[in-house]
Amino acid sequence: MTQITLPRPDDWHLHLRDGAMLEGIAPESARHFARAIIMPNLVPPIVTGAQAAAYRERIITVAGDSFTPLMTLYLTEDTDPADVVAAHRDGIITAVKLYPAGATTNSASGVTNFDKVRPVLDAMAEAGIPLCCHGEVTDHDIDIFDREAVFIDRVLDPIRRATPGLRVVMEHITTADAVAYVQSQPENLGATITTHHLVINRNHILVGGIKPHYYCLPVAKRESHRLALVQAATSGDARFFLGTDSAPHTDDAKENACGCAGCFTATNTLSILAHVFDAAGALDKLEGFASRNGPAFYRLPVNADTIKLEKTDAPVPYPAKIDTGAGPVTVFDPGFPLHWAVTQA
Ligand SMILES: NC(=O)N[C@@H](CC(=O)O)C(=O)O
Ligand SMILES: [Zn+2]
Ligand SMILES: [Zn+2]
Repeated sequence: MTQITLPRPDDWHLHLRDGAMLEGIAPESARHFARAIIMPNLVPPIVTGAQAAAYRERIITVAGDSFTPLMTLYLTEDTDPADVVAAHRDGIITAVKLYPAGATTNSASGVTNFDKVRPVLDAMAEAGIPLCCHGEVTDHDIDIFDREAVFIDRVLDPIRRATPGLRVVMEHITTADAVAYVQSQPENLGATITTHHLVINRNHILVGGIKPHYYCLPVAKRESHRLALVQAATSGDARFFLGTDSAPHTDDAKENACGCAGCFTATNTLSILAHVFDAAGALDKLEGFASRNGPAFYRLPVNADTIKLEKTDAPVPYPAKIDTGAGPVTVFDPGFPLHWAVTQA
């Protein structure tokens, strides 16, 4: 196959930030994607329906009408169940995001005592509002490479047993353990997989010198886990769908003695995904992963317009950096030339 036409894809996990960064990077997503689940981990975080509505307006101003931001609320121990339900009923929010306190970038206001958010989770189950999870424990005695697997046993499975009607998305899964857990559960559990976790393993970060632009959370694991992710993404199982977790940080924040976590993949994600699916002999599964499975989980229509990718002899050019008013942001380098170009979007 040398060309493929898909319903316009959506990104079910995206960081757009705010201010000059938002202005600089929003077009990178709006060019190819119709909708995205917008992460609420601003500083300070988006915790109320009113804040989500205002943030949505700021995004639409920059990204234009053809891109629909699907907003989320950042779950804290003080979140008011009534505000969540009202924001969802009024069409302001699509989901709620759980960050274990301290797990990742801008997560200080996240949850420590999961019993305290039980009333919110119960109200969400009742109203059919999905919970998106950053699935890592933060206990100091748990090795960073084990934090996702331990989260499933200690946090996620107990939450889902306590509130069985809750619809949950395990975000940016990185392990064979997460793949197996999702496969073992009913349809009310889904998982997003990022572009970069389909491409890199932990050697890419650490061998031959530390590569700050490959550092993200959850951190990439060993190769067997990456292969499990590729298998899940290309399997056709509708519980797995694209959430790029494209997470821009300026180069000075990444190339730093204490570098920020996050890979910026919005610009070249579709070319990379086509490469990965082509290499796996599964180009026919890209449509499900990028365009159909996410809407099915979120109970939204598949986009009516289309996007076309074509295989090219010459490598597809893309900028090494996006210059934003906040500073330059390095675009994820998959480490191989890309030969799938988006030719109609
Ligand atoms: N993925 C990351 O490494 N970073 C994200 C936060 C997140 O999604 O955990 C960010 O906001 O920069
Ligand atoms: Zn996260
Ligand atoms: Zn993220």
